[in-house]
Amino acid sequence: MIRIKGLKKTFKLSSKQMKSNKEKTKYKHAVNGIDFEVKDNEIFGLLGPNGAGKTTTLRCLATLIQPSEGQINVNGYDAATEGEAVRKELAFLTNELKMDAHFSPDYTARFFGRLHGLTEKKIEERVRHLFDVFGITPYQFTKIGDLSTGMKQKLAIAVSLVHDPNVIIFDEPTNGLDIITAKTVTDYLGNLKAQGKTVVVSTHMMHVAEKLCDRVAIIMDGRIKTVGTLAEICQITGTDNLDDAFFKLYEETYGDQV
Ligand SMILES: Nc1ncnc2c1ncn2[C@@H]1O[C@H](COP(=O)(O)OP(=O)(O)OP(=O)(O)O)[C@@H](O)[C@H]1O
Repeated sequence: MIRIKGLKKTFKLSSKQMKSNKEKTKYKHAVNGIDFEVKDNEIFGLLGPNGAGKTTTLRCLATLIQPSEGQINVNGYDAATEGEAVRKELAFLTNELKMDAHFSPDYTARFFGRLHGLTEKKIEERVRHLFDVFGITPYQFTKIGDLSTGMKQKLAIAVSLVHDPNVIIFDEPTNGLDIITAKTVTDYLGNLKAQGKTVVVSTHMMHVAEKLCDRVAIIMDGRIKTVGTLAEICQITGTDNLDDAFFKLYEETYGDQV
């Protein structure tokens, strides 16, 4: 269970950043007062355009950065005061995790298992399971540098999940993945939900939110514009599909600055 209340994150920009981001002020309110809850057994999506504040929200949730304001609670642990307990509960997944090219998948996954303090028996069980799910077993002793991009991405995901976390946070789960790998990943997220886990994903792709998520928060300009099931979002926005709901909210937020 995740509870986020009044989350704000403001970045101080350098003059170079102000210029390249075309910002007029020194402070960027990346996230500007966000509240939401995610239950166990649920896949919750943060859907928004580029720069809306999705990654910043997820990075605060994963305790990778400190919020400027607000409270985050993960399975009863406060992210500000019990960061280590929060980190034990969760996995922050991104397809961009870098791994040492000289090591094998087997070595890398076991190394991370030990880092999480798992017993050798548990490591064996988890590595077998995850390598089977993601089709890594035939390549378990191949140097990571010699693996295909898709296989490296699947390995990054398997490694992030080695400690069997209760909460899975996934920034853009299918970005950069080929269609088969993307399906393996989304099917597995469904599987995690069925095991009672809490899953939060960010995406800017409507069909990912539509297919994968039980509830979605549409986030724009650092704020949640609406939250609910697809049916609820359509009802609130007076539309009959997520695309139309999204574009209606986009126009309301950004006007004609497309
Ligand atoms: N470290 C940082 N320093 C300055 N500005 C930042 C920083 N991180 C994010 N921002 C700005 O905050 C805003 C929100 O960024 P964020 O990455 O959270 O958006 P996003 O919804 O994940 O977008 P995308 O889909 O493009 O990844 C953007 O305007 C971004 O430029």
